Amino acid sequence: MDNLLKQINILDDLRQLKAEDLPQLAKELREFIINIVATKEGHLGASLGVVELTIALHYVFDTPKDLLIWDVGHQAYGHKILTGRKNTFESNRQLHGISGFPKRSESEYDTFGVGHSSTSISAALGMAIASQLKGEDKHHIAVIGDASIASGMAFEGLNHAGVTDANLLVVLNDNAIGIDPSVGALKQYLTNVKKGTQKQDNIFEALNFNYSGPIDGHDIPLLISELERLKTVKGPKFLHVITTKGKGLKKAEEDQVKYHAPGKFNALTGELIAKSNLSEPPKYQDVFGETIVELAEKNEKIIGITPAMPTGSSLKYMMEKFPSRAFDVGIAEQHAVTLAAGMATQGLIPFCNIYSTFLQRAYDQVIHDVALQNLPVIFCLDRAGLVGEDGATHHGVFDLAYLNCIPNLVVFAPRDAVALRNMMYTVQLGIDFPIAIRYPRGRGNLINWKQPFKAIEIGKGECLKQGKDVAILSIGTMAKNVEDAITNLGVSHYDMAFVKPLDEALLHKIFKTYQAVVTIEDGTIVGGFGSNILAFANSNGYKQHIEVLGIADKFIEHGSIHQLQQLQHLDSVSINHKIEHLLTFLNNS
Ligand SMILES: Cc1ncc(C[n+]2csc(CCOP(=O)(O)OP(=O)(O)O)c2C)c(N)n1
Ligand SMILES: CC(=O)[C@@H](O)[C@H](O)COP(=O)(O)O
Ligand SMILES: [Mg+2]
Repeated sequence: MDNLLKQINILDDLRQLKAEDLPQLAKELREFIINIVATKEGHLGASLGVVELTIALHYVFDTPKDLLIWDVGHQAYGHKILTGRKNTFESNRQLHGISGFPKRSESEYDTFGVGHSSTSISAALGMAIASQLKGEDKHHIAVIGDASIASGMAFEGLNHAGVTDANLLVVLNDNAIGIDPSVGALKQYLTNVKKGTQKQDNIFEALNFNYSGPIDGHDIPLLISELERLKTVKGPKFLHVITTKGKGLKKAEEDQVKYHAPGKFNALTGELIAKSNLSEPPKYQDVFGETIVELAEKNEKIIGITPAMPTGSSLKYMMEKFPSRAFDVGIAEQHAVTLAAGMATQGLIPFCNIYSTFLQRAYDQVIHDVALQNLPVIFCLDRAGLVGEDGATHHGVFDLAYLNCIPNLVVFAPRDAVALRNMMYTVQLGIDFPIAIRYPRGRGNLINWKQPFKAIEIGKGECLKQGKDVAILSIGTMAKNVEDAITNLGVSHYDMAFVKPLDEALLHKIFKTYQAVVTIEDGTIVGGFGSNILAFANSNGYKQHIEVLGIADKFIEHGSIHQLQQLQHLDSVSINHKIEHLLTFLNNS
């Protein structure tokens, strides 16, 4: 048989194929994804699991006229390849390459930009209502995973859709796992449905959806006939499909957590290509994960909470050691925050670990449930700053700005792994305010795990290097870039550590000493640390030259963290040039 995938450049080519050829196409598409992700990296298991579903959906529905909306979008590689991006797929997630998620500006087939989960039902319903109002005859299909449908937002969408007559099909891609195994009562319910042992009425029928399934999501003829049938059914419909995450690559099926996004691997065997980790510093997530266990051993009030990221946050170490005190609550950031608030009212010490970007989901809970009541919740915000290849949807660059304006909240960014450990130690000694501790993706510095903890004074900055003329004030791990940038420049460097409260005593000293001040943060310039320093200088009448370095007021695309830092002039070479120019300017003025 000819190579079928080779013949597909536009979707019409797919629709010309005979239905009996589609399993062969599925095989080729799977191999294509495996071969490229093996070397270029990215999300793997989810896309492998929906190869047949992807083909069937595009075969049956008239996309892009009919609107197909992927939830999260990490499973949409097959969709991208079939809809005109086969030849650019090599550039997936790389600087100036295509995005790892559906993106409206990239293709008319990408009907809705995604990356954060559980938005597909609301977005599809919005489109379906718009079609009705415009008198258009279209189908609207949301494809959502079993972990994503358990999120509050997905339920809000179902709740609304069930009282409309919108032409909406929700396809539940049930593989019983998110990044980590799915959790909660809904997971138990779906398992019972699959085993035929559920006693209760069908939840989705109870919400007025026309429910069908569960069906085998790898059986293309079955998928096609069911989708064809559902095309003729009016109103909200629900199709429950069962798939295997990682389907078609044995290793990925066997270790679905690891192969969610495995890094480089051997495309034939699936074997991971081990990175040499000889004396590599630990990842920040592991510094958090190991430290919380260490502290929890001595302090039984400590609780760990993660919304669906036990592996990514490394809270899994605590979940293994203290299962009754560490909770994976599923994709439920809002619930995670308010759960922590409730625990704090009862004297527990909740460490609520959320990726910086996903805390955006729970902004009101941070303000209304935590800060307003001044509850001592400890937010550990992982993946703060630029995260790299996940791109604009995932960069944790807004947190300093969005937390900055919340009363009572202390905002701290450790400059290294030791500072992260020491702050975690400090806060569990007892605080009477909420605190956000934000740290980046990736590795920091080598640490001596036996070094005794040292309490950190809240609101105190520190001079790291004494020089003259210019004071550089950094926040968090930008300290390292500054350190590398200024080795020969003779300027001063301060780790201000706290965005809030500012170390005003230290700032007065600095403004009385130096001709110019430069602030550096890996967060948005608008509303962040630098703007706090500008406001401080203004309200105290300091007239020094101040430069604010940080993330520009635009969405930052995908690329390696280093490439993106270069583009934002936050890498050590750019900082070095900046300070050299500033010194020249000061000397000439
Ligand atoms: C709001 C939000 N929280 C967390 C994540 C991180 N995340 C990405 S994929 C995923 C699991 C999704 O599981 P599921 O919906 O079952 O899809 P599958 O990977 O199984 O295809 C999670 C937790 C996210 N993208 N958005
Ligand atoms: C799609 C998604 O949201 C996650 O898979 C995310 O890519 C995880 O990021 P980390 O790789 O930083 O854990
Ligand atoms: Mg799943």
